[in-house]
Amino acid sequence: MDTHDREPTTLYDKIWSKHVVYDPDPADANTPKLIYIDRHLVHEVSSPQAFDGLWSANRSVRRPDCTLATADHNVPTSPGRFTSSFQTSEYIKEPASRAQYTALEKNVRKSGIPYFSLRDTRQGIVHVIGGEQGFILPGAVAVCGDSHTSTLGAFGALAFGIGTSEVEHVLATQTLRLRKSKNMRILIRSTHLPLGVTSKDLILHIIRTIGTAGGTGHVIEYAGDVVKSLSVEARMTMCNMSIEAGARAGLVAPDEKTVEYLRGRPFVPRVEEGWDEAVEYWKTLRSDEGAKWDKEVVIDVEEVEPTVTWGTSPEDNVPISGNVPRPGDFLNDPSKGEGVKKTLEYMGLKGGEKMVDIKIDKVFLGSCTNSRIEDLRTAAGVLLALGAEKGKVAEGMRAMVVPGSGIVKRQAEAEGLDVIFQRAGFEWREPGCSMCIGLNGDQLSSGERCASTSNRNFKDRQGTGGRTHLVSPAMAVGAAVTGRLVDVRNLVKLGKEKEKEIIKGKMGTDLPATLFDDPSPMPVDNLDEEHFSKPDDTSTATSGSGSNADSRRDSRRFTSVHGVAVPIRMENVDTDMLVPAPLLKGLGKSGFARALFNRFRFKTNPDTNKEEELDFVLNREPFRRAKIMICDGRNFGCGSSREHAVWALKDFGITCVIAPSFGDIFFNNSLQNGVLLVVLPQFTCEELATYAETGGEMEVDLVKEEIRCLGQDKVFSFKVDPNNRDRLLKGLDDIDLTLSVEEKISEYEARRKEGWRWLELVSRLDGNFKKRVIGGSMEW
Ligand SMILES: CC(C)[C@H](C(=O)O)[C@@H](O)C(=O)O
Ligand code: SF4
Repeated sequence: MDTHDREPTTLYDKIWSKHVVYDPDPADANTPKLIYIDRHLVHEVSSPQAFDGLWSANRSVRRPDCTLATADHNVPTSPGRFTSSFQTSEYIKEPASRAQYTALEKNVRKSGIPYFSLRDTRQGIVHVIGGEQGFILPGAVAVCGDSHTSTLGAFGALAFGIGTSEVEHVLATQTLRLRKSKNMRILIRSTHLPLGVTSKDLILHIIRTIGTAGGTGHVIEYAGDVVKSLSVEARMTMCNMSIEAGARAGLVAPDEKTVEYLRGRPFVPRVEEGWDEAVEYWKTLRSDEGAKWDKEVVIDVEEVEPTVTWGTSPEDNVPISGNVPRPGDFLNDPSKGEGVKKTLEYMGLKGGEKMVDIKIDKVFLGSCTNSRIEDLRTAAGVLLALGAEKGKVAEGMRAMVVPGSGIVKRQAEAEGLDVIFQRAGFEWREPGCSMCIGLNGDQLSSGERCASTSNRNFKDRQGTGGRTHLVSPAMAVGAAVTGRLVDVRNLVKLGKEKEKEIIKGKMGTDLPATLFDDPSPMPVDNLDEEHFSKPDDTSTATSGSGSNADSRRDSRRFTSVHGVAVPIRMENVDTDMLVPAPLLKGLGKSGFARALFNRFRFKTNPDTNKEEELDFVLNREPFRRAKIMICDGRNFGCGSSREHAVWALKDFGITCVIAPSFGDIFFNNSLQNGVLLVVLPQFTCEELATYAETGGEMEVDLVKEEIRCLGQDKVFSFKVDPNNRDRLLKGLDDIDLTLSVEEKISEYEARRKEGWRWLELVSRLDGNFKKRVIGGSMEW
């Protein structure tokens, strides 16, 4: 494949252009292109409906060898995975979680996709294992039905989250129909981070600076000497939270650190499989001098302190030396002030309070943001620096460490970190998403306050009424031992020294060669047959994914809608608000009407409580029968990739949403399901929302691209991208469209095999990785 580009281009441009399988309209950069997907990670929450769709259309998985599956969101983190009497039904007690887990096992077995079950040491959070296994390589395009796939951009890959319909598309075709995002660069000035400041603090600071919609529509490249100075794992933490900055993906150009990190990992090519060629190619992966950026932001690192959130959006953060803002600080933006007031009520905080005065009840050290070995070393180093007496979890505090994968856990245990944590009073758990999202029951109780190393502090995210403060691992330890938020900068320095001692003393600083050897046996061969013979009765599987082409087309078609419009007067309506996590556990696409805005519509626990919150607009007449939703705040549908948010809107009866801007993944998910999204300027949305409040009816006509408010002469025009308009009017199925050019995919695959043979060789799951030494030293 040609590596010489004519004019200066960005890293993203380069990766993109090398993956175009088919371009239906080369003259128009805006039309969707068919893009090859090199790597596909799959987990249990976002895949059941995709497999269901695949099977019901009699299709198979095109490239099981380029796909890797594991279960992470629903799995308990309690001990007991590796006992001889293990039974899935005993270990995963919660029926809906078990149903998703067993559905995944059934689907990987049927498709032949490599899979790490929870009895495999290699299991872990999908974004952690993607890097750890060397499954994601520089220059590759990688996807997963999960928003934090952006984590893997740290390897110089184009890695991004997709919805369930797109998961089905990738399973069936190994491609996606994509419109190119814009290029954004975040240049971080200076040479290194100030002492005690980590990449977690830096990314929180960036999100505060650019806002949670700052990267919308863009792929962010992080650049500058500071980024080069960061370890690959620290880069993963930054790229992870690109989605919290609204971006489609975040990436860092690969360098010698990337290559050293990858060397020897299980899925990485061996010398005879093209390692040297691969490295030669990776060296070309950088943005050219003079490349054009659609947006550029410069960050001065001297200003960054350990950073902590105070509110319910990742942008609600301040330096640890700062104070909780007061609603009155936003006099020039009264609606923001009102929002801050509500947030502070939820968070149980007073405006003006010092951050260091905030008391903490629980500490969660884990998640795809900060659960890798370096995170655990830093945290253990801080504990050691505090000494045996002070380095103890505060009285009444519950603190847990949930390693990102079984390999991280194993490595930490080999280094003695588990002993350090447990001696200090931390719980030492099995890997999984755990309290980041609380799907497995690891949750906060109402009113509990948590210092969490995760990435989302949304209302109710870690448990109904739970209060989350996002922090770095070092800050999490500070909170655990003092019982409040605390500035740990001085301790980090001492901790770093201790950390070096631990590692040297135990096993040397290199990646232990034996780490990946002799994992526990692959369970695909000895699965509990009970899963397959007796389908779990909690399964809500329906034929929603379509039993025939006509009904599929009808469910995707949109021409016009006429009816009541419900006004939603909020900014940053994230998909956790649209459908809370506990309601993601179904196996079908229907039955989500109650899930929509569930935590706003129903009191307390969404699983059990039926009592309506009568103040909430969707519970008032005539909005109970709304067909259109009008939001006058930016960034509707940001956050998680859960397509359930769109299924819930549809099930409720809403097929059109109007807002000033939308989250990228939500936008695509809506299109896939025949839900029209109309983008209009904020003042127009405000005008429409004010009209909607009167209960008046409205018509949204996609044919004429017009909105008419009944009884008013005024007509509002809008524009939908012609391609999307055509798809919606005709109810076109992307998979059918793609399969009609199947020969282009085969041609691309043949070229890829020829030019990038190192990308082909990923089928190495013989269950017993041997120590492999790759190449000699490399000239960069
Ligand atoms: C369940 C999954 C679709 C979701 C995501 O896309 O992010 C989850 O990982 C989350 O963090 O909310
Ligand atoms: S953000 Fe949390 S729930 Fe989502 S993948 Fe990461 S660890 Fe899992």
